Amino acid sequence: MKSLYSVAEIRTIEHTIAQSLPAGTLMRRAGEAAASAARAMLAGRKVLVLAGPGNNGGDALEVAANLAGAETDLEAEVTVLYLPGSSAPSPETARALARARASKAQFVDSLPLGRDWSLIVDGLFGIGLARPIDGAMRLLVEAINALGRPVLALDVPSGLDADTGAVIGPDGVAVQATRTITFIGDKPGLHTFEGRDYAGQVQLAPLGIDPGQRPPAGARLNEPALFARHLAPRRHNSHKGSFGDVAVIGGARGMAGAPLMAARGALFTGAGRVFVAAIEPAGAVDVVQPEIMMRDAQDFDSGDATLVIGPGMGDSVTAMRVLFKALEGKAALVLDADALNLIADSPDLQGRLAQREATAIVTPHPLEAARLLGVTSAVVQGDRLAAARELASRLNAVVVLKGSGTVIANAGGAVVINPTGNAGLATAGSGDVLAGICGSLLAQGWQPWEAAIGAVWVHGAAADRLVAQGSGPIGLTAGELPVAARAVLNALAR
Ligand SMILES: NC(=O)C1=CN([C@@H]2O[C@H](COP(=O)(O)OP(=O)(O)OC[C@H]3O[C@@H](n4cnc5c(N)ncnc54)[C@H](O)[C@@H]3O)[C@@H](O)[C@H]2O)[C@@H](O)CC1
Ligand SMILES: Nc1ncnc2c1ncn2[C@@H]1O[C@H](COP(=O)(O)OP(=O)(O)O)[C@@H](O)[C@H]1O
Ligand SMILES: [K+]
Repeated sequence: MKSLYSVAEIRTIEHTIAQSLPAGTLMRRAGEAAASAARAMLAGRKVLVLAGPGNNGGDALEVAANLAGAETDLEAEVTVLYLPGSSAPSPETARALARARASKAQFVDSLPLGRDWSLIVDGLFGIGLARPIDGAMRLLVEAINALGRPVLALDVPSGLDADTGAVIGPDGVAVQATRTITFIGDKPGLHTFEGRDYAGQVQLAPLGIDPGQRPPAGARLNEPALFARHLAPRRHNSHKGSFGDVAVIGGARGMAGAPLMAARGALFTGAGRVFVAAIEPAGAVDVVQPEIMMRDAQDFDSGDATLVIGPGMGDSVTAMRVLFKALEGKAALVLDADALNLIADSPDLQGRLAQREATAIVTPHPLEAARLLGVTSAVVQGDRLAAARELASRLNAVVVLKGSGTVIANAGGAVVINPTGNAGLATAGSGDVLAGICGSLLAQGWQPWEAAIGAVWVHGAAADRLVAQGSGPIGLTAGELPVAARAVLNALAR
């Protein structure tokens, strides 16, 4: 299980473990693990080590000592820029400083100009960053980023909030890392919002603390093991009724494509029968995908179908009526797009959703989530985990808060961050496809929680597959996702 620990949880683990280990053990181990990560990245000799005032700086000084120590056969030329704070360093950091000073590392007072660094080690700040990086330190971070050299960040890229993935700001700066080696436990902020861009590749160094010594984490990274129980191979003796019906309700005037995208998402991930019930019927058949059955939302009887409501649905009276009826009914539900905007405007509908017996899946992007919570999208993005948790608890639903590092939360407080997907998904219609996949998995009998995390994983992996084939991220279209999602899901089921 890929646990993600908050800063508070890491501090608790550190506190407990430190009592059973000789002082400075964890920092020494962090320095050793990070030095091997640095060696693995090194394609030249010149290493710049940035060491800040706290224990993150201590880790960096350990790395400098390890890379430039007499015992090493690697001829790295290590330069250390150490920026102590106004208070004395911790005893561990003081020891690391003495080790680094005794090594062959050269200490400097400012960023040396004109050197072609093979690697920069970022040990300015870790989980102790308490306020935005400003003054000379800010200029240093900007100068480092402008160099565009490989950067190994220690624990967290300096400037990034390890809990939220936000650059601590307003208008803050953070070190742009190529790779982040993170200590003791992985952290949510490295995998969502701005975190994926700043952290680069994330590597975990548990520092000898085995999982048994760590309490359960508040969040985890999505992986197929979390929904594997639903990935059974299909029985020979099955028929289309075995895999459920999905009805997508949406498609106001000018928005006919949105429900079709969702319907294709459902069809290509295995739903038995797929309908589109259009608010404004645009045609009797989808000529590209004639398997999809076209209906008029006005008089559509959805029977036992799983409903995906909202893609391109608009806010007409018909839209409102259909949504109301669905919330009243017992069908499994996925609520997306305009359905969420209508619900955001109506405390009555919110109450009905929260009181439903069958848990619905809601798939807001940050602005839709902001409307539902009555805040701005900047507030949602500033703490995506908290926003998803709060929405899940208010709506009593499984919430899929979309965007880079999609966050999935349920009313029981479980939180998962999705690692698949890429910026190719930042294109119109990709959210509709996701809603359709959610509906498809629900219709095939998956539980709402697993349907949501499974759909998000498959949807992102489909985009990754397309990028690997050269069909993105630039110019990837939502219409390509269903076929790729089919390949991903079949590979998982095999
Ligand atoms: N948790 C643990 O058990 C371990 C922690 N280690 C390292 O220790 C780090 C945490 O150390 P600290 O708690 O000392 O925190 P940091 O080293 O992240 O930073 C705290 C220091 O920076 C100052 N500071 C905070 N924000 C600032 C700002 N914007 N401008 C200027 N100064 C600022 C604080 O006053 C303090 O001196 C971890 O990220 C990790 O790298 C490792 O040694 C391994 C073990
Ligand atoms: N930069 C990105 N990285 C990863 N996933 C992304 C990114 N941008 C968008 N996505 C994903 O693409 C989908 C977009 O959905 P949405 O915002 O509803 O758009 P639309 O309604 O136009 O389809 C979501 O699944 C979202 O998580
Ligand atoms: K750092």
